[in-house]
Amino acid sequence: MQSLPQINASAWGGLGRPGPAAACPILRPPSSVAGNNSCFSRPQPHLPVLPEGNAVTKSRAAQGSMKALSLSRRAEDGNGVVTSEVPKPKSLQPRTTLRLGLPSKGRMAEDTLKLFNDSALSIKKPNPRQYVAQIPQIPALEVWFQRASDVVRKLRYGDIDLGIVGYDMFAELAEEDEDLIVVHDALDFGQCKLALGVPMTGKFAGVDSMEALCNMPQWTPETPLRVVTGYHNIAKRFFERAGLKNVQLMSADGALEAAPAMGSADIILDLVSTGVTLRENNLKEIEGGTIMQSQGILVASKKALLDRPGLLQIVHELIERFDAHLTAEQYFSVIANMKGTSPEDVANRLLRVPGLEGLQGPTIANVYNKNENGEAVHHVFAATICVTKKRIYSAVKALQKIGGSDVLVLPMTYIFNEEPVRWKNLLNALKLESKDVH
Ligand SMILES: Nc1ncnc2c1ncn2[C@@H]1O[C@H](COP(=O)(O)OP(=O)(O)OP(=O)(O)O)[C@@H](O)[C@H]1O
Ligand SMILES: O=P(O)(O)OC[C@H]1O[C@H](OP(=O)(O)OP(=O)(O)O)[C@H](O)[C@@H]1O
Repeated sequence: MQSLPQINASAWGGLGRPGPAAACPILRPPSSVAGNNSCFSRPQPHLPVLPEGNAVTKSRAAQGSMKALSLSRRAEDGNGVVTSEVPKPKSLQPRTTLRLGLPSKGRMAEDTLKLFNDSALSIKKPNPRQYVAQIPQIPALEVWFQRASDVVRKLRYGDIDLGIVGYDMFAELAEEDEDLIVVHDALDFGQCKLALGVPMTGKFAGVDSMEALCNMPQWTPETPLRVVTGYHNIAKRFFERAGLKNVQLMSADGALEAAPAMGSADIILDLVSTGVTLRENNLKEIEGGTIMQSQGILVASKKALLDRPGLLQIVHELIERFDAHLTAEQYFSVIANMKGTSPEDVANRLLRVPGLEGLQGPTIANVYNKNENGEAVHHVFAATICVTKKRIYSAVKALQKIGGSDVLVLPMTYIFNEEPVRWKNLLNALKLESKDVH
């Protein structure tokens, strides 16, 4: 997954109403900054830190906003506008519980629960209105249900130690937070991409690429390209990299696809999955207009992994269980009876056909039937192989061609490998060795 370069927030003019991930404080008047809690929950890691005790800090303190101010660092963007940022705690919160944040609603919530269920982990929620749950198989871990964007925020603030979110959300809200690490980058749900949606008609009729969009003469400081999106941080980095300066980012809480037709924006930047919503609203994708692919990921706080006893072992178990399930999902187990002079003879026939070699070669077993005296005698061989689901039909045909009969195709539940690559990568990133994890 790509990591996009940073952009100086001051290069951006005229931001609209902030969305879930908007750079909310940038163009707000100083008087609205310290008193607005929503701003405190939207860190701006790109902004420089001002020296303590600037005029705004003092005046807000005098108005009794001391508590909020003591939570904030002062920062100023290139326009001289003061903003605020919630500092990350320097040390871990003093708690003994280990916490995992999961999306509480929407498509991510359902898919996440399914993943746990498929990985033989049951999530027990005492009642639907409660936000905390338990996993009986991992009693040391508390589950906290949160909105997807809050999962990322709470990870950043140390309220939770692990979380499942879409990569898009992580990239928008936390990719530059060095404490956070993607532990599993492909949970195989929530697949979508973040892409520009450009009107099919009007002045955009012939615009089919980013290059063409950037070269349109219309975009000036007075008439910037108006982009409605909930992904302001990603959008800023993207347009900066594309070299398009005259852009105005705007926000909406939903139905972004309607904005160009309503005239409130020129184009949109939003998630696309099937592409139906874009099409139904007369919008198109353009070449170079896809910013990233996304799917569900498991994220962790490095600090928590290193310092909270038992957390790394839990992450190890989660990676193993998820990977065992996700790998098995891609395969069928196939068993076929085969005539032959020996196990090697049958194995040779299978190994010669691409797609019939199984994971590490076929297993060949004896199949017995009864003779006239009722005694078991060797009859044929049974070959067992794993076949990718995508190629199941061609594999069965190939098996039959080399003498396979009575072909059984069975679902696989788990494939546990020795040590998942993702676990090894995590240990490397944390500069740990397996022996360090008890
Ligand atoms: N059309 C889609 N197809 C597949 N995945 C999607 C799609 N739309 C969103 N997602 C994934 O689901 C995540 C959550 O999206 P969803 O729309 O359920 O929540 P949200 O509206 O952003 O959250 P909330 O309403 O809690 O603020 C997104 O961050 C993305 O990773
Ligand atoms: O390419 P498609 O398959 O049509 O999916 C894309 C749509 O899905 C998401 O919206 P969602 O359905 O989650 O509704 P929302 O606008 O309330 O977020 C996204 O914001 C797009 O509008």
